[in-house]
Amino acid sequence: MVGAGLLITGPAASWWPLAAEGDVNAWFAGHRTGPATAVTEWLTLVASTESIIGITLVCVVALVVLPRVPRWREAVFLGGSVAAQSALFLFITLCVERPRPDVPHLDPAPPTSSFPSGHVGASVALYGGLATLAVTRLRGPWRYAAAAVLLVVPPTVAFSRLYRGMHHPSDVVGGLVNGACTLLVIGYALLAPRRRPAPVPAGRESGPLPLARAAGSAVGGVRGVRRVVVVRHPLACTEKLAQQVHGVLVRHGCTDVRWTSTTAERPCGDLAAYTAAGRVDLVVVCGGDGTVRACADELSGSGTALAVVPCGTGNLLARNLGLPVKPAAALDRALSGDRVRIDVGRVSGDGIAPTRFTVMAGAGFDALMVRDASPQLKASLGWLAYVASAVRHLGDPPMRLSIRLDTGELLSRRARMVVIGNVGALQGGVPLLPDARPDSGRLEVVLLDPVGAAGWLAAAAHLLRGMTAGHFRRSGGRRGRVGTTGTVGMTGTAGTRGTAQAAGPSARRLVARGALEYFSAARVDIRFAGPQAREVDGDCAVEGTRLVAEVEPGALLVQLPRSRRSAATRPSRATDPALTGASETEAPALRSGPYPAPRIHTP
Ligand SMILES: Nc1ncnc2c1ncn2[C@@H]1O[C@H](COP(=O)(O)OP(=O)(O)OP(=O)(O)O)[C@@H](O)[C@H]1O
Repeated sequence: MVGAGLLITGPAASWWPLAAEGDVNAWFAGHRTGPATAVTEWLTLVASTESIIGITLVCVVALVVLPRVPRWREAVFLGGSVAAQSALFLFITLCVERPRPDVPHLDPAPPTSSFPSGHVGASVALYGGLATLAVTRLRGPWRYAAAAVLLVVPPTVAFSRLYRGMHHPSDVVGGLVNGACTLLVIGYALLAPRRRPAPVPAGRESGPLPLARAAGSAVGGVRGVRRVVVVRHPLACTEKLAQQVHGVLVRHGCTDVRWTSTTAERPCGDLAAYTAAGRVDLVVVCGGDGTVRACADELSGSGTALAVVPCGTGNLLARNLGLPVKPAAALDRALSGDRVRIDVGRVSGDGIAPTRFTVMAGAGFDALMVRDASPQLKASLGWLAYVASAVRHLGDPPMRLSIRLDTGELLSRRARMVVIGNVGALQGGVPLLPDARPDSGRLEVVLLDPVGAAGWLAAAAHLLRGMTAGHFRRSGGRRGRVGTTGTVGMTGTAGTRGTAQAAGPSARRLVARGALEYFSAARVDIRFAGPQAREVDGDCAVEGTRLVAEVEPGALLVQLPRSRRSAATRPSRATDPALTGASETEAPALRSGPYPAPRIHTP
């Protein structure tokens, strides 16, 4: 670009068509009209420095902060493209000196060189970036219409800069090239699909699955499993996917397979009837977090394992457990892996009959966003439906609440959102609850109470830092590693429960200028001053004034891909007193149940 600028202002200045550029500017200046001048003033405004910075910030913050929405790659892509384009623009204008066109200017002329056009470059980076995200990250045919509207902006800005006498034609071309090249490079680096490594054959260490193997699974995989029940959410799991699931099951030797479909009233279909009849070895859940939650509620405390085929909108449990994103691949890997025990939360409240959750339960902003997301928009837009819903609640007043952690004192707080989590990562690995892990025997709690724009930005920056660092801070200063397929919040060894307990309920953390406050407890009892929207694993519950959640350590058997470090080769914390510091006589109540004893959870 610098070379092109030096050429345009040097030897090539007298060549056609550069030599005719002055005539083009003079033609525009000679054909100005009142309405056209007003329109071009608006067009210039949409690409002004203030507009570009403001719109970029709003989009980046929305992509990062909104619960269930976050897309850090997309946020970095958009913010990075705009920033990189600006840096390049400034560098080029330092190297190339070109006076503005010799016609009356309708805007104040900044002291930068006329080559290239900053307005045009910035509008390509921002509006072109948004169009890229619309086409590549949204669903439904309308995304092309949205992209087309966004892509109209840069050429119209280019026209307005010519009309207003601010740039030569080659300047606006330079701006277009500058913005487009920046988008291409950053888009390729961040958004282009990466080739995945070939699946590792069963029996080898492959995945980032760090939980200890459960009792009764001395041999990995599901050979020997007799009866499988597949619970299928028909709206989330297409016929084609159902066939793929069937194929994967057959490949893994599961021949006695029964299918049951969910309905709005029966979110796990006929699963209860199958389990009551006995002889169910494995339940395969094809759906989102809501369907998994309903099945987990049914299976918790039993010896029947659950395998997740993530095909909902959020699929947060699958993401947190490090399952592949592709549903059939997730099942394939899981069936080649191990059975592990994970915690579930038991939640209740006024109007919420006791039930279990595997991901998060919450109230306030998060619940309102879930409640008001239109099902039609979810079907066509995916996660963006939550953005539309969230925007409506950004200005809602905060809730007044009191919270009791275990048997601790009652704490009074103000918050826009409270989330109690068994796992902690949102989409894109955003660590909403950085200390949460599904085998900790604890629940983590976060209160969000940002004050003004600075508070929102501080919260966003905090979450972004945690995400880009790729590490989760442990309550005792330990760090967990983010797994290669997105496992978050779990370390390569089993159980940090002792660490969390040592910290105790009083171990609370205030970060991001007080916008985020974290707690940890085995039991959380929250009372709201007035009725609040509540949600459990992404399904909304009736408004109410109470939310009580208690952890059930190791209550759910889950079939997961094999861990990077084979569980068979490492000592189990639960069975090795040297690791647990616990004696067999201190075994948890779950051990007396009719299913295999939890191996990683000790009191
Ligand atoms: N056949 C059906 N028709 C309509 N609603 C259904 C049907 N089956 C289940 N549901 C409802 O769907 C919800 C569960 O959906 P699920 O959470 O699995 O998918 P999702 O909302 O797209 O995904 P996620 O929770 O991962 O964002 C429950 O509220 C359940 O009542």
